[in-house]
Amino acid sequence: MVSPLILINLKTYQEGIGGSAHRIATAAENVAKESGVTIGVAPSFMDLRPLSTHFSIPVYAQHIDGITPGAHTGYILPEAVKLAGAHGTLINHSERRLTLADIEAAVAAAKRLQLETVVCTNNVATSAAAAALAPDYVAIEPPELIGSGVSVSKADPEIIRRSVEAVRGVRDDVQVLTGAGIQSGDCVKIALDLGTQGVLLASSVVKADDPAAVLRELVSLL
Ligand SMILES: O=C[C@H](O)COP(=O)(O)O
Repeated sequence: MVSPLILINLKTYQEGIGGSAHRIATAAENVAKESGVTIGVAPSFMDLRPLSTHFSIPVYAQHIDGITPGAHTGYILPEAVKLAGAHGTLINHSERRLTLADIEAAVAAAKRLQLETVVCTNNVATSAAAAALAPDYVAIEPPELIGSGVSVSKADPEIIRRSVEAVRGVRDDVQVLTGAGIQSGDCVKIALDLGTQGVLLASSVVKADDPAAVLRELVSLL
């Protein structure tokens, strides 16, 4: 059985580079050590290298483009993310949507570099489609609940259950995460009881005065 994953997406909540990412990563590393739960962070690209150097928790990119080195201006090169020390990457987050062809290319590039892949999806059908690309994780997040403070685990457990079923129907080696409004140990426990392997979250930890306290609550029922 794979250990549950709590993946914190720092999005662009931080003002300036370094400070708040370092604060959240410190909290994540401390709570991961205390609890034995795997806690990862997905900072801005500029923070990948400092975090991967200073912390032992897994660090994820928020996006990659399915390109190879060459003439691509303004793209995120998977090789650069790997060199910056990333353990894995989000792909197709709701706030960074891609076409199916782009998702396939990004997953292929990540696999080539042995970057763990977390493909985000917005409904049951896209979860099944994403699973067919054989990422490590599919992360189902109803867009209307993202950043809402209303937990997907409580407001829409059915989408989690049906996504797990849809992914399992395509491949049994793809793990499922869920996210949107996750804020308590209860939310995490419900998500795991519905067959997921963990949660993808942002605001409850990133906007907290005491991120370590929120993380301790999140892992409290595991
Ligand atoms: O990547 C994280 C998700 O979009 C969830 O964000 P949230 O926890 O602020 O709802």
